[in-house]
Amino acid sequence: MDQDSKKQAVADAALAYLRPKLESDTIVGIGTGSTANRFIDGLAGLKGSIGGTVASSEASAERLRAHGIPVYDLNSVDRVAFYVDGADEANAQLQLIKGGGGALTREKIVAAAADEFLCIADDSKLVRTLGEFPLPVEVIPMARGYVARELVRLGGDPVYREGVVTDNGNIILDVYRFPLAQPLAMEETLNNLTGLVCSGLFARRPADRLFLAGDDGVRELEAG
Ligand SMILES: O=C[C@H](O)[C@H](O)[C@H](O)COP(=O)(O)O
Repeated sequence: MDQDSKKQAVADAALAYLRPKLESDTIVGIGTGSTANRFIDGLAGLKGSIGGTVASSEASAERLRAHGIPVYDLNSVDRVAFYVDGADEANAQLQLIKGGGGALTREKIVAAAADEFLCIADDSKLVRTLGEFPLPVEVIPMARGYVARELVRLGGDPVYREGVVTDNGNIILDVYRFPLAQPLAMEETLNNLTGLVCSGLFARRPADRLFLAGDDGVRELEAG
């Protein structure tokens, strides 16, 4: 299976998992990226069976609306039953690195608000230890130099993602060679860095279920 077919296969698997659980008032949180896009396209066939969606980026909101799928502001919904999104890396505990597409902050917010987080990815994303993929962090523009120096102090090698402004008006630093053997502790350390809005490390809120596509088909991994 090529990578595109794998993305399609996990999107289909997530839809098949959700279909019997959806009710007319169910709100589904929607991630960002090429795998999430496959899910959005498939969700179009179920748009009459759900209450609507909350999107983690302007790009996903636009794609959802183009399909005629209702998109709500997170503040206007009481409950997000599911959040479905891709990842850049996942470990066996279903802790993730996300943000390759720059949408990490809103993704983390919608994931935090959701009852159940379904991650969809191809098997190249499953790693023993997180950190081969450079960790994206969203930073307030005026804090760029300060935060970069702090990240170096923590053992990383931050690189400014040129020309990228997030949906929140901030910049992204991609941190190479970051020591992520203790993801929870590092996420907490990053959360305490002034000027750093959000890291792409999803350790405190890992996925609940990972649909992983390989050459032999899709398998499901559960947290814990
Ligand atoms: O900001 C982007 C997101 O975290 C994506 O979920 C992640 O980069 C994976 O994207 P893709 O499905 O395109 O590999």
